[in-house]
Amino acid sequence: MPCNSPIIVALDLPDMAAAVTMADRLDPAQCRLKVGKELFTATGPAIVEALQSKGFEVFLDLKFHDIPNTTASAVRSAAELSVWMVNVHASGGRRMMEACREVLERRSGPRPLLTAVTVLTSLEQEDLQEVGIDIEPMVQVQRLARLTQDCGLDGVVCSAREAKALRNALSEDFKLVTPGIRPDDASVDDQKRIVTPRQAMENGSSYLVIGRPITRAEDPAAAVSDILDSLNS
Ligand SMILES: O=c1ccn([C@@H]2O[C@H](COP(=O)(O)O)[C@@H](O)[C@H]2O)c(=O)[nH]1
Repeated sequence: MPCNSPIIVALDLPDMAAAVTMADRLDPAQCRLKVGKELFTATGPAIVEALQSKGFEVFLDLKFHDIPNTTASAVRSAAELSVWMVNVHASGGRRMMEACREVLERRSGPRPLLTAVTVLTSLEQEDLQEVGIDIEPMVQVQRLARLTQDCGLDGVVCSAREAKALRNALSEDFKLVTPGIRPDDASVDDQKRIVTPRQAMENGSSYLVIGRPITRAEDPAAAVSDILDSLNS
């Protein structure tokens, strides 16, 4: 059954056992799951299959960033795992993103959503300056999001702080996938550009990526329900 919830739980966990135990505490009707670099490096594709067999749609968040041929081939391999979403870094540029879109268009059958990371939510203006980008995150995000839409991808990963501006500038169905989500009482951790779940939805986020506030909660399912309730209150 397709999931209607905007919540994507980031399973930043060390191994198959920890991830499966967490998945068993969650409900595929209430959230999708995100497999990132730590878990995928530890388990390989087996984790994707294990989560799908429990009814979850999986966002494979490996943020590919390489030359066009290498990145497009990685995206094709991800599609072969029947993941719901896969992503690349928008700063890989136009030719890279177009190659990724084209490789998916050439495949028959269902295609994953293809999104591109703009500016990581752990970065703020000083961090950008240090790597030679002398503009505010908002400006860089808008630039990369326009490029991503122009390359025909389905959406971007950005902070919900930028979501309102992007919603006004980009097409209605362009997906805004927003990590850096923190309920009011949650620890900020290493995130910088944070937004509450409710504010993120009000700003126009399509999906809320939430890791530690759920996976480190005493009752992860209750944490998901509380966040969903906060969106409707
Ligand atoms: O800009 C980005 C892109 C990806 N992420 C990922 O989202 C989760 C967030 O986890 P929290 O525990 O809620 O901070 C994590 O897997 C990141 O790799 C991001 O945070 N920012």
